[in-house]
Amino acid sequence: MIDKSLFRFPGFRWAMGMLAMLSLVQGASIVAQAYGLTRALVEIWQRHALSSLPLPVAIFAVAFACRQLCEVGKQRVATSYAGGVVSELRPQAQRKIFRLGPAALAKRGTGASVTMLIDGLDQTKTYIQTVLPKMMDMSFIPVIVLVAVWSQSWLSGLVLLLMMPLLFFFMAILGIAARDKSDKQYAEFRELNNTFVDTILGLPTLKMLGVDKEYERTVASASDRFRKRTNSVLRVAMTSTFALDFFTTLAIAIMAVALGNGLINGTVALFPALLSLILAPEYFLPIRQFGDDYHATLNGKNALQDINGLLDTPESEPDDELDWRGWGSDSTLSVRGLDFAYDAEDGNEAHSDTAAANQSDDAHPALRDLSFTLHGFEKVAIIGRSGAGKSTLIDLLAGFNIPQSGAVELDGQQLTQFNAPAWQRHISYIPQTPYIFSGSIASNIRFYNQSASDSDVRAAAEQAGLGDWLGTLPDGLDTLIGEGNRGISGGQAQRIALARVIADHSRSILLFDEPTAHLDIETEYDLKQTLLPLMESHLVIFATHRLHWLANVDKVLVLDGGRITEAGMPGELIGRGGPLSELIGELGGNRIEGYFNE
Ligand SMILES: Nc1ncnc2c1ncn2[C@@H]1O[C@H](COP(=O)(O)OP(=O)(O)OP(=O)(O)O)[C@@H](O)[C@H]1O
Repeated sequence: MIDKSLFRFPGFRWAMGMLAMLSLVQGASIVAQAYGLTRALVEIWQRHALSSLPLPVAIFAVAFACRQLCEVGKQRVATSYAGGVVSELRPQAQRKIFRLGPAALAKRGTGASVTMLIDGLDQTKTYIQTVLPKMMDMSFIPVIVLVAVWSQSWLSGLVLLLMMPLLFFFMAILGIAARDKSDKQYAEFRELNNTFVDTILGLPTLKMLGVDKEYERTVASASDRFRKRTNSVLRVAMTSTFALDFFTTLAIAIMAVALGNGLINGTVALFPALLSLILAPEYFLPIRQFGDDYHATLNGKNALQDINGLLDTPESEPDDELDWRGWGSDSTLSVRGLDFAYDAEDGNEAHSDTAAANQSDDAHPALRDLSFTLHGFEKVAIIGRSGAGKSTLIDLLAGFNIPQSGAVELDGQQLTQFNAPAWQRHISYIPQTPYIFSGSIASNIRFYNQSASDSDVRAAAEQAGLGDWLGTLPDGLDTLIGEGNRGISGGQAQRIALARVIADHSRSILLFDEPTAHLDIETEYDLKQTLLPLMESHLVIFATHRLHWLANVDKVLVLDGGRITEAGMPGELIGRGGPLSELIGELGGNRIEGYFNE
């Protein structure tokens, strides 16, 4: 019932200790409260003097107050512990998502990941703060009440004792059914979130293609499936509440009949009979409350397991040992026999420690036996058909994809992968759609170099060709862009990404993944004029379909099916009839000679 992962959080023992103590005090208060009430009722029934009432009434009042204070105390302890757990989990989950990188995020789904980090953590908090006090109540209060009832009427005690296993039996049966339904409901919830977020992100395209209504129906049908799942969980929840209420009422009724008979026959006195009857509902109350809340908290338990699943996703430790000052004109990177496969099982990169497992049928080899050497400020194009492995290679060089095998040597030092912070600190990455966050243009340009001065930012913006556009904006560099702010064009986004690289003077490795794929020819040409001088003092690795870039690079790696089929200087390879020439023919690059003559 309690997720075992909670044991490892600091403060768990303290919280459980406090909750146990408060439950014990509350159990004693419940008995004292019932005692005061019963004593007062019996005094009135037996028409004793009024002076006999103040003591039992005072006992009742003090016990009642103590019971309520214990309740408040338990809530505070549980809420503070739950808050502590969630505030520890939140940054851990965020950091993990960052470390796992784009492949893991793509597999999990953006919608589900966002929901997990916001709603999932809130549900986890509700689960912890509800389930812990209820567990403690269930462990202690029925025992205290049972002892009190047994001491007054063994027969009543026996009825209560016998009824408990029956209740647990029904709870377990319905709990298993609820668990199964709740798991399915949670899976549906994740699917709904992903469908919804994907549809929202793709809305401009969907509208343009006139298929937005169709997707509206897809979202509607996903939410309808979720509604049905929720209803089926609620049905089980109601059935279990009904079963618990039915059996507890039955037990109390049996007790009442037995005690009533005893009273009529004179075999039972009024005080023990009344005390047992008043205490009987208190005996069942903790288990009924646990049953009521159990279904409501299942989502929280699922969310916690989801978060734990994310945190337990294997990742290779970053190579903190690498002592490397950065890329220079004499630097060399040598890669030998590198293999990488996407793992279908969890969608994350297959990791070196599970290398053998990755050769299973589930693994999708995306890069095979890659060997190449990069030197100084070379410009290297990675060319290949769609799906050849270009982006996978760029992600691997950025340290997101971890190779299963192969050797990497960087300036004489051995590496097994590229997620070494010393390497990553020197990389700038420009994808097809650069990441523009919500904030001013200036803060977006300071992405790599937070301490860039205003004049540096302005100069970088000018150099990246943003000057004319900024001149038309009333707030210039302070204009807010990104989510919820002013929209910008694909070309402007690429220029901001370039300005980031210009404003930073410490990163000398540029990774480009089709940076101009979405741009029209004129914008691409403009951007190219800005890019070319920037490329001079950098090692540039450039994945592209656009063949005109071949005229500006020193080396080309031709990828096909994850293998390098040809490598060398473009001028030497073109026209040789090899894989590059074949590809140029396929991509309609007959004018390639023209580019070289430009
Ligand atoms: N997250 C993933 N999980 C499983 N397989 C993947 C994943 N990402 C890519 N692949 C597969 O790996 C192979 C290489 O994909 P990659 O995106 O690197 O190709 P690409 O050359 O960049 O293609 P494009 O030019 O279309 O962008 C493809 O077969 C693709 O289906």
